[in-house]
This record gives sequence, C-alpha cells and structure tokens, in this order.
Amino acid sequence: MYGLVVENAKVCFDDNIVTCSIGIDGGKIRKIAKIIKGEETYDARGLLALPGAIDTHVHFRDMEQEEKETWVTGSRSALYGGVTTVIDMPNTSPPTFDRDSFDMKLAIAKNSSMIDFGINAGVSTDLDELPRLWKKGAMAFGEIFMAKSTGGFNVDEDTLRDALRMISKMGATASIHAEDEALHEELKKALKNDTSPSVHSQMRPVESEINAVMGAIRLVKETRVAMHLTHISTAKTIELIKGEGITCDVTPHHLLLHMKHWDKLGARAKMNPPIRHDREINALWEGVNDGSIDVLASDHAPHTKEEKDTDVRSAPSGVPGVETMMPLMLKAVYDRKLSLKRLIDMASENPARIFGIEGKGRIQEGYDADIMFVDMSAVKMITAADLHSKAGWTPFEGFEGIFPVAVMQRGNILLDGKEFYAKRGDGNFLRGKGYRPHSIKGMKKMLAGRSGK
Ligand SMILES: NC(=O)N[C@@H](CC(=O)O)C(=O)O
Ligand SMILES: [Zn+2]
Ligand SMILES: [Zn+2]
Repeated sequence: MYGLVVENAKVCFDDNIVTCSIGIDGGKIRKIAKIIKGEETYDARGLLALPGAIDTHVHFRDMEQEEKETWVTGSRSALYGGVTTVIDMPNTSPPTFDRDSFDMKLAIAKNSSMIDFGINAGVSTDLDELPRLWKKGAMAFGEIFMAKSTGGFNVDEDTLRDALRMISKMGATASIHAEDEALHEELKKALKNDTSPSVHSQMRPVESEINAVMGAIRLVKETRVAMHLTHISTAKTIELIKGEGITCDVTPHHLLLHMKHWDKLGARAKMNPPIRHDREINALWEGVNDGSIDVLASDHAPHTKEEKDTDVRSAPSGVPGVETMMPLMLKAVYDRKLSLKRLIDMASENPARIFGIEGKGRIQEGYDADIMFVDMSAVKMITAADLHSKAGWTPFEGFEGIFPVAVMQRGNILLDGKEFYAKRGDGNFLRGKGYRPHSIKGMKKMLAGRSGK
C-alpha cells in the first residue's frame, strides 16, 4: 500500500509509451506497475506523465532587481511550464561571486522558491572564493562570461584559464557563455551608424561564438575541466565540440526565432547570443535530433517591457522563457520535429546527469516524484496575459504550445488544472557535490568552543 498512487498514466520508457500506475511514498517513486494499491489515488487517464523539467539556466534576479523577477514569480512561472527544478545564474545584483552573496541568495531562494533549485557560483578575478563557493554547495560555476552580457561580468583569458584549472581540480563543472568580446568591440565601432534592430545580430555574428568555442576547447585540453557550453547558437559549434567531451545546451529561442523576428519584435528579440539565420537554426534542430545537443535550457532572462521597448542598442539583452520552454517543445513533439524520448532526455535526464543532481530526471523507482502531466491534444495559443513571469511579455506571443495540466513535486500536487497549491518555500535547495557542512577550521573552532565549556 502506497501513500499516493498515480493511476492510468502514460509513461515513456525508451521509445515505448506504456500505461501504468506509479506508487509514491515519502516524495519518491517506489513502484511502477500495471496496478498498485494506494491510500490516495490520482487519476491520470489520457495524460502523459513526464519527469519534471530541470532548467539548468535561469536568471531569477530578485534582490536589487525585483522589478524584473523574484524567486516567487520566477518559480511560479516555472511550475506553470512543467519545470520542477531550476539552476540560477550568478549575474545577479549583487553577483554571486563570494560567500556573502551566495548566502544572501540562498536565504531568499529558500524562503521564496516553490520548486527545487540549485545556485551556481560566478567567476570574478577573486579566484580564492571559488573553493569556498564550491563547499557552500554551488551546483556549478557559471555561466562564465567570455564576452559582456547582462551585468557585464566577462573575464579575460588568463583569469578564465586559472579559474578552469581550479574548477577542474575541485571536480566541478564550468558552464560557459562563449562569445568573443574583442570582435564585438570592433564591430560595434564599424556598425555604429546602423540603427536597425537586427544590427545586434550583426554585432555578435556566428564568428564570435565560433572564436570563443575554439578558445574554450583549447582551455579544456589544458585544464581537463568538465565544460558545458550554454545557449549554443551556431552549426559550427556542434561540429567543433564533437569528440571533445564537452556538453552543451540549446534554448527554445535559438530553435524557434529567426532573423525575420527582428521586424516584429524589435528589441524584444535582443538576447545573447543573438537570433540567427536558417542555416544555424536547421543545424541546431539536427543537433537536437541526432543527440549532439545534450540539454534544453531556457536562459530565462526577464527584463521589464519598459526596459525592452526602446532602441536596440540601449535595451538590455535577454528574453523570459522558463514557462514556455516545455510547452513550445511539446508542441514541436506534436509536430514531429523531435521525439518525446529526445525531449525527456534533453529536459530532464541529461541535465540531472551532467550537473550531478541525484534522484531526479527520470520516472523510475527510487527517483523523486517530480512529474508533469500532459494532454498532448491540448494545443493552446501562447499569450503573455496567461503567463506568470514578472516580465509580463513573451517573444513567443501567438506561438502554439502544450502546457502541462498538472504538476507534482516530490509527490505533492502543486498545480492541477486551474488549482494552484504551491507555496513559497516549498522548494528544496539542491546542493552541489562539493558541499561540506563545516570547514575543518570551523569544526576546530566549534570543538574548541565546546571543550572550553
Ligand atoms: N541571454 C541574455 O541575453 N541575457 C542574460 C545573460 C546571458 O545569459 O548572457 C541576462 O541575464 O539577461
Ligand atoms: Zn549567457
Ligand atoms: Zn543566461
């Protein structure tokens, strides 16, 4: 007898979809079988049960940027999109560069987040902080900016090399934003009289990412660090990293937005790396399908409408996307642009494996009961009015999506049709592999204090 049994759920095992029951106790999946008895039951007839998505790249802002997003609004938005775990990026204000800023963010996230979360540590010139942040439980290091993006925290090559050496030694993963700052500076000057919105794509051309990726590959060879390239956007990136032991992710916006969207969206289409031509987009879809792209991530980067609806040079870069990521990609499954199995691999299984998140990412006995329930026939038009990010807009206005009808986290139904049960603080902090409860020095101090009593 299990505390809760999900009945009649359609679960994807390898390439087969099987109708079964899921027995849940203590927040974990204990048994999967045809028929299971439970104290309570949840009828999932007609619905697919997919593992909750793990979005390894979000910017939930908060602190000094509450106007853009908070952990409450960001995590709520994630939940409505079937995302049950997020990893937050360090280019916040204040940036997550040291123990104090890490603790500050952690305290806010613990109080606010409705879903489970990891916190990444940033890399600044103060490299001594890296091992300390790792011990605090940072999930990974990054995104590390090779070029300026929101916040402007790019590091030079020497700092990056030293940082990667340390990250490698610690056994952590480095997540890299690969663009070439020097090339951007040059092109900014050359294109200074161009006022068209699409100039942003010209100022950060494919060569920018390619140069940076080549540099990153050299650094992997030197430092042997576990490297993950985030939000890749070019055909050549996929080709270059083949066989190099580097993992990567792609965003829905690089798969679904084209150069032609500049006309419709203006500066709302501005993000880094920028939107590209069909040649790159087609290669990204190929990478999605042949498995050379490991992960799907949103790079949820909320900015207010007021900030975005201005000229392209002054508007900040970034688009919200945590809530639309799975709906857009489930619609892509519906349209046969990728298989359901591939989507699950990219959105749940691979993120957990690459970032070392134990017990998540699969519908399997022993795993957390993080489950989204989906009616594949419920295609809906996406509109900002229905979304929950503080940003209040979406670059995917008018696109079609398939939103989850219910979402469960560790066995608790947090969203069910129109009912929303999640509360702030429901989310657990997921510690990275380097977490240590006390430093040896702290332990000695503690013991000394005790014996003195
Ligand atoms: N992607 C973006 O254009 N912006 C991100 C930063 C980043 O991921 O580079 C942001 O934090 O706004
Ligand atoms: Zn980035
Ligand atoms: Zn980002």
